[in-house]
Amino acid sequence: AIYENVAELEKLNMQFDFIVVGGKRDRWKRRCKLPFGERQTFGFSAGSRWLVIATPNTPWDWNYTTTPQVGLNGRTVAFPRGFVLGGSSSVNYMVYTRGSKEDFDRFALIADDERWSWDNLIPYMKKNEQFTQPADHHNTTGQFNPAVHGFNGINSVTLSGFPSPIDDRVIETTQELAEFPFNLDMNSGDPIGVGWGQMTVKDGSRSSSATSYLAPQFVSRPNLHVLLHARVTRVLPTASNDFRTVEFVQDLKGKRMTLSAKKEIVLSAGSVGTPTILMYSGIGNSSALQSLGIKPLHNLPSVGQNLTDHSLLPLGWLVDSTDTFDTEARNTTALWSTTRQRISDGSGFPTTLPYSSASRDPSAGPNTAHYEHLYSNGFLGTTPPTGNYLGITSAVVSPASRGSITLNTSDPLAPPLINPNLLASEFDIFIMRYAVRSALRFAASKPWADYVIAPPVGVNNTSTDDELDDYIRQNAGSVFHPVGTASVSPVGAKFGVVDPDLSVKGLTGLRVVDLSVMNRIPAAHSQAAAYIIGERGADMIKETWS
Ligand SMILES: Cc1cc2nc3c(=O)[nH]c(=O)nc-3n(C[C@H](O)[C@H](O)[C@H](O)COP(=O)(O)OP(=O)(O)OC[C@H]3O[C@@H](n4cnc5c(N)ncnc54)[C@H](O)[C@@H]3O)c2cc1C
Repeated sequence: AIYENVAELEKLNMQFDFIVVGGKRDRWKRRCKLPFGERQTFGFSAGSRWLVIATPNTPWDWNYTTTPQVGLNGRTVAFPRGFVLGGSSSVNYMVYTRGSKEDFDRFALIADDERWSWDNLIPYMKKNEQFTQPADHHNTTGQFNPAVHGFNGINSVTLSGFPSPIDDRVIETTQELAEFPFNLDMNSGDPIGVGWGQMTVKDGSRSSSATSYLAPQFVSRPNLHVLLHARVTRVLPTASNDFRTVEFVQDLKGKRMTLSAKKEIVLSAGSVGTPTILMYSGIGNSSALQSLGIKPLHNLPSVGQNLTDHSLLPLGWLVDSTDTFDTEARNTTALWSTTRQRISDGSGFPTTLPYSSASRDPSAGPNTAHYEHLYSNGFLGTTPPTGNYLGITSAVVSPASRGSITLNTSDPLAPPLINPNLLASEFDIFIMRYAVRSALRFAASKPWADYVIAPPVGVNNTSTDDELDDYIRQNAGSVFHPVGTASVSPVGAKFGVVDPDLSVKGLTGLRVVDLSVMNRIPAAHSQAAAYIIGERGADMIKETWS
């Protein structure tokens, strides 16, 4: 059931086995709701009860802003996070991309745990996914590869059900330029190329963790209790090095309350929320916490470090058409298809360029993209007052830059300092520059000759590196894919925040199950990875308590 006020819960006089912080997914909630026999199969006691704590659901955004970004000429940029049941999956752009096989194999390598390899995660991808017909029920043959998808999962993924006037030209470009090979399915583990976009949509509506994992049939289960409007301030020790209590408020000026779990607290508050809660709880870099007046309880210097995000630059080419979304509500995100590209195939970059050594390449391997293009039938940035546009938005998807989430006060209701350090590394600006030039080549190719009228203002074929860099640093922002602030590392490692089973290092009763655990960012939009971690983490919890 869903509760607005903790008093309603207190009346039930219940004890909870698990408390999940962050209104999100998850499979494990389903399991404990299965009929008694099956529940026994999964090893939960008949009395298992679950509580999901969610933030207030209006307004829908935490309204964060980054710190001044060195790589963006000192600008600060918006850093939205979903302030709603379903978290950012309820507010995101719905693009569904998993990343490369190499992305997850590297994750497993760094974690020193094969459970995180691509091959071992495929069952969880399929468990999450319910590939459905697009809204217009068009023939999808040749637009995706059914063999790599799940059809019986819970979260709907589909192809666009709304044909776009630029579709044919994009596909034609894949036949025209070797730089943009056609890729039947970018979710096969081998994402390089241009193909049809997939998105988390069902029958034309958003499919999020709230509409899927927290759908009425699951929320109505008798042992799942969802408390809304509950902001967790800290996790508290129940005994030395054992954290099974959450402290929270329902009113920013109200009293702090606590709830304890018999088995575990699961932090699913995301790459900003999770490290913030840990640090306010005294779990982090002890000397930094002490200097803020926070009593250090457990020294884990990696908490909040290694923040990694994708940077993004929308560009618009003026076109000879009125049939674009610019003329409608200008915030539509009619993403059509995407391309992921490497600078060169196989062996790294041209040797005349800096960062030519493969060992300095931050991408996960030769089949992992450095950058992405999003083609849209309209400009994805702030639309100019007049004109219709072909949008090509570039993103650096294997960045070298690293930032951090830190605190500057001991008040757990204060926002953290968010520094994704976008485009701080020379490597990342080099990739963004390359991606922009690649977009110029794309739009200058034959299929666009009778369509594109002019290149983006400020960016063209004769732009020098310095001019492009200036333009990029002045106009780029974030794709809102933060990961890595509570990273997985091997058992016994001196770095990292959680062990490969996602339990917080050196503590009992506390696990992290969200994107903050990804030690490297996948070269993809991040929600698929969040679902994969949710599904895999759920089984790890089950394994612990069977
Ligand atoms: C505007 C936007 C567009 C995006 N577009 C795409 C896209 O097209 N495709 C894609 O794949 N990805 C996209 N993403 C990213 C994707 O949605 C996220 O990577 C994913 O949802 C992260 O999941 P998470 O569970 O780690 O964190 P989140 O989804 O952020 O969930 C964290 C939850 O915890 C709650 N929480 C945080 N702190 C507390 C606290 N102290 N107490 C209680 N609750 C708390 C939050 O309110 C939220 O409900 C987008 C993100 C944004 C913001």
